[in-house]
Amino acid sequence: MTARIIDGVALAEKIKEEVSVRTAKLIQQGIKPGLAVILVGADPASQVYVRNKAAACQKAGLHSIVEQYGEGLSEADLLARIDALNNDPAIHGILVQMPLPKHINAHRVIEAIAARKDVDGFHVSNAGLLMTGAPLFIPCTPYGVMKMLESEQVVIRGAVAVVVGASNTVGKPMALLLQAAGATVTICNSKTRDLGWHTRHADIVVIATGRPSMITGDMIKSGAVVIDVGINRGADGKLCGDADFQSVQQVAGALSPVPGGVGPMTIAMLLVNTIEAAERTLAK
Ligand SMILES: Nc1nc(=O)c2c([nH]1)NC[C@@H]1CN(c3ccc(C(=O)N[C@@H](CCC(=O)O)C(=O)O)cc3)C=[N+]21
Repeated sequence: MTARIIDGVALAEKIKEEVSVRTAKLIQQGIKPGLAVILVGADPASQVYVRNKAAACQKAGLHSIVEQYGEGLSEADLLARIDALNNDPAIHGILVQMPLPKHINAHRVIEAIAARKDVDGFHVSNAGLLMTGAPLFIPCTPYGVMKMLESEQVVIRGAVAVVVGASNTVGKPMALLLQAAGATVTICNSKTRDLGWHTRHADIVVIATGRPSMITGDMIKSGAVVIDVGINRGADGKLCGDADFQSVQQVAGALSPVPGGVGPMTIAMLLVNTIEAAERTLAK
């Protein structure tokens, strides 16, 4: 078998077109949806993502600002900026690019963002709302993965799903979303004993460990759907995921590539969350 390659770029384009339509409607009603992205430090990969986010906003007609600060920015100064953006009516979504420098407490920073503007869905109150089945913002990456599964018409109800990686940003919300959709979910991690035993039983495997070639074809059930959330930069400078593409492709029924899979979907869902935040201000 050769896996279908799930085209995240094409699906993201479709979603961003829908965002453009909703943006135009909002603008007619006097609201220009606005996203603020804060970047602290000069990590080159972060700069690329932030630039991609800003470009996607511009293209969809959203107002976007990028605030870039040096590595030495104090936590107090960052919290003061967040406070200002919380109170800025032109800004509906706030994203603080992770990771932050060591001297800044990321948890405190996330909690400082107003939950109604937390388009990443990282705030504890948004995590709690997702866990209890009444989400306000679904974290962009797992939200994008659900859209990819939907577009592939993957049956989630009754399926066995394995999520490899248990981060607050991807693995944990991913598991909750799959579970809410009716899957039986196992959360594994890079230390799981006999990881292949778990993944070989899965109809759906989502990998988010940050370790290249962590999952190989022999660990995948024939016909399973494999979603690769990893982004690793090889010594050759090329991006690769956490799955060994060559071997998984020969066994899986569908596989998301890196690049061109989950990454573009993450950005599309960020725009969806921002537009939803803006639409909510109208409803009141
Ligand atoms: N508060 C916060 N929210 C985030 O959503 C967040 C974050 N911090 N920190 C970093 C990660 C990573 N992330 C990506 C988004 C898009 C691509 C993406 O578009 N990737 C392209 C390739 C881009 C390239 O060429 O480097 C692709 O996979 O095809 C990748 C990674 C969002 N993150």
